[in-house]
Amino acid sequence: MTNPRQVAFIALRDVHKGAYTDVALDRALQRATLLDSDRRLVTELLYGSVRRQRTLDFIIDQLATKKSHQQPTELRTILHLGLYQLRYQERIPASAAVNTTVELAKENGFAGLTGFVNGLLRQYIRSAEASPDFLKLPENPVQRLGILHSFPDWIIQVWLEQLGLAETEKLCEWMNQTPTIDLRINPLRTSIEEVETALKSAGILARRIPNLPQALRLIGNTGSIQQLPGFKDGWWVVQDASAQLVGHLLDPQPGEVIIDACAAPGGKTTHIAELIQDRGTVWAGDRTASRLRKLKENAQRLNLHSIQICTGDSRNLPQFYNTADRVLLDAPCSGLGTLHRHADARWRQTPASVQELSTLQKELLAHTSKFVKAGGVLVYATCTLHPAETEDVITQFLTENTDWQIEPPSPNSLDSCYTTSHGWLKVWPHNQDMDGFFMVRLRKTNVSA
Ligand SMILES: C[S@@+](CC[C@H](N)C(=O)[O-])C[C@H]1O[C@@H](n2cnc3c(N)ncnc32)[C@H](O)[C@@H]1O
Repeated sequence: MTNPRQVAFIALRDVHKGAYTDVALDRALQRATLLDSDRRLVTELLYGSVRRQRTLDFIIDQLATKKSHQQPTELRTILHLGLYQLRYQERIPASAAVNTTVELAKENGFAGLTGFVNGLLRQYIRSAEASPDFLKLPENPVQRLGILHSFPDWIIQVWLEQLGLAETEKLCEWMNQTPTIDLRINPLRTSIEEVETALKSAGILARRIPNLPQALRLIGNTGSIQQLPGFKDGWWVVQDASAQLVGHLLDPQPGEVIIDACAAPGGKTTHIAELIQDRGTVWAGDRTASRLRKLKENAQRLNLHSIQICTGDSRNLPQFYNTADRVLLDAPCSGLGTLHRHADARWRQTPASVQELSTLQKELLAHTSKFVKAGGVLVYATCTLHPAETEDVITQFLTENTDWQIEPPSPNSLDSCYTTSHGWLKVWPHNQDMDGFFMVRLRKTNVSA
C-alpha cells in the first residue's frame, strides 16, 4: 500500500472499532511502503482526526441531513479525514483534500456516494470562507468549549471548576497540539554539552529547559528516536520535563534504599538511579511484567546497576515494611495531564474510571506509605489534573495518618517555582509548556499529631 490517505483510513477505521491509536498506527504503517514524509502525514491525519472527533462530528451534524452517528461507520471515518484536512491542515490545498477524500470514498465501497462526499466538503469550504465561525455552537460554556476544542463535557467541567473560562480555553488549545519530545541526559555516561554537540552534527535542533539541568527539548522533525546520536550508548532517555521534576522532588541520596512502587517502564526509576550515582538500591515494583521488561531494557541501555526488579501488586508487599529511606508512588491515573500524547484517552476515560482510579490510588498510598522508615519520605505523583486523583487522595491520607505531613520543596530547589500554597506542586501545561502533573512530598514524622 503506497497511498498515505488509504493507510490513515485503515488505521482510523481500526480506532473507530476500538483499537488504541498508537497500535492501529503501527499496524497500518507496517503493512505499507511509504516515504518518511508520507508516514508523517499518516500520523498527523490519524492523531488529529482522533483528537478532533467531536468537532468533526458536529460539522457533519450541521451540514448533512443524517447525523454523523447515523452515517455508515466507514463513511463517517472518510468524512473525518477530509474535514480534518480542510479545517486543521493549512498546508494541504483544499482541492487536494476534497479530491483525495472523494477517491477514498470510491475505493472503499462508497462509489455511489461520491457526490454526497464532494458536496459536503465543498459546502464546508464555502461556509468557512463566508464566516470562520459559522458553526452554530450552543450557548452553554461547557458544551461550547467541548464541541469547539473536541473534549467530552465532563473534562471541560473539571477544568472550568479549577481554572475559569479563559484559562480552560488556553488549556484546551494546548492539549490539541502535537506533543514535543524531551530528553533527560544521563550524567553518568555523558554531559548535556556533549549531547547538544552530537545532535547538532546530526542536524537535530534542541533547546535547554529552564530549571532542569539535564533536560533538552527537541525541535522539529527528529525521525526515529532510536537512530538519534547517543541512544544506543545510553546517553539519554525520553522523558517529559515535568516527569523529570518528580525525581528532583524525591531528592534521593547515594547509599539509600528507595522503592519505586509503580515503576514501569522506568522513566523515573532510572532517573533515581542516576541521581544517587548508581550507589544504593532502587527497588522497581510494578504489577505488569511486560512493562517491567521494558524497564530492564532501559536500565541496561543506561548502564545502571542499582535497580532491582520486583513484580507484584504494591498493595501486597509486606516484606518492604519500614525498609525504605524514600518511596516514590507514581500512581496509575486517568492521564488528564497528557491528553495531547494519547489522542484517544479523552474518549476512553470517564467520570466512573476516574473514581475507580481514585480508589486504587488511595489503596496504593495507604500500603506503600508503610514501606517508609520513620523520618523517611514519600513522593506521590500523577500525570493528571483531576482533584479526585490528586488533592483528594492526599487530603484523605493526611487526615487518616497524622504522623505524616507535607514537606514543600525548599525555596531554591528546582521544583520550588511550581509549588502551590498547599505545599504540593501542580504543573498546568498551558502555563509551563510541559505535561500536566501533580506531585507532593510527604514526610513520616516519629509522632502522631
Ligand atoms: C504512571 S505508570 C508508571 C510510570 C513510571 N513510573 C515511569 O516513570 O516510567 C503507572 C504504573 O503502575 C502500575 N500499576 C498499576 N496498578 C498497580 C498496582 N496495584 N501495583 C503495582 N503497580 C501497579 C502500572 O502497571 C503502570 O506501569
